[in-house]
Amino acid sequence: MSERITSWHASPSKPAFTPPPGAVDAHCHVFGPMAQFPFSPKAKYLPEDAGPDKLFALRDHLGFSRNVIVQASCHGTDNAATLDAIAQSGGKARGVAVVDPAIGEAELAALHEGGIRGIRFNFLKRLVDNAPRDKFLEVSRRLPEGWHVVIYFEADILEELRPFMDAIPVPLVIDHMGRPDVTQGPDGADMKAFRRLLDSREDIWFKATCPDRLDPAGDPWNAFAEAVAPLVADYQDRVLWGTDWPHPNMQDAIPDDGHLVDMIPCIAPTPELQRKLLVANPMRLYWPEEL
Ligand SMILES: O=C(O)/C=C(\CC(=O)C(=O)O)C(=O)O
Repeated sequence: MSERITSWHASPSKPAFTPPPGAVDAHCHVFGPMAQFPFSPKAKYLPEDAGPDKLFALRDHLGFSRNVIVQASCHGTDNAATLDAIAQSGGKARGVAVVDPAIGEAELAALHEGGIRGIRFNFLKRLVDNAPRDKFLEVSRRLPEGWHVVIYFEADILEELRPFMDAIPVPLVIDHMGRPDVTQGPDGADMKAFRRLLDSREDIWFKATCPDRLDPAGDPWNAFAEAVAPLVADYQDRVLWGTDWPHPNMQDAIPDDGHLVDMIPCIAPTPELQRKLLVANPMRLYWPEEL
């Protein structure tokens, strides 16, 4: 792997939708800068630099106030780039780390001090070499107070992961709704299975994110809106939203971030739903001390 990839829009449009004051982009990443924060030798993609300066400029351009920065697989379990971005945000960012499950208490405490509030377990084979459930479970039992676990998986392994997820003793946040086939519609098999998961525990949250990854028809992502809007309405107190910038691995279908923001009223049509999705819910998970 030698060629570095650009997966984000060079000049995203200004959205027509204005997010409510205090809106949180609750799923985004930073890449590098590589000279300061080298990528993992196990990285499955090698991106161009997309550091905090670019991320915070996009936040302001889109009308958002805060970010939740999720450690991307290209940085492995070295969270230095994520922590640096959080430190540079002036309190406007918090994060989700990826850790070696053997991590010690002192290191977990240092991550908390650096603004981390959860850890991510990634089950996508194209992104990680292995995902040891027994070790993930063990570390999930000794997280700092108030933390949660973020899980990224595809719809075809949802059922198989159920016993693992059931055993996690802290709140769960499911990335991109577990990647349902949105072309099946709101009552399709994938959405039904995902609803069963949400109904099994009240502390399972999800991100209504990534129309660009989930809707093969592309922008304006109508199938995504049709399938996801009922889910947002029915589980409105545990849904989050994020840009997914800089859109890892999306170099062949780079979304316009302004258009992604303009999807928000399509999945959350009322001001009350928008306030929950963009402010109230992410604040409860990431800045609870401010409530
Ligand atoms: O950014 C995302 O949420 C999705 C990713 C990348 C990713 O998760 C990672 O690199 O850690 C994907 O589907 O390639």
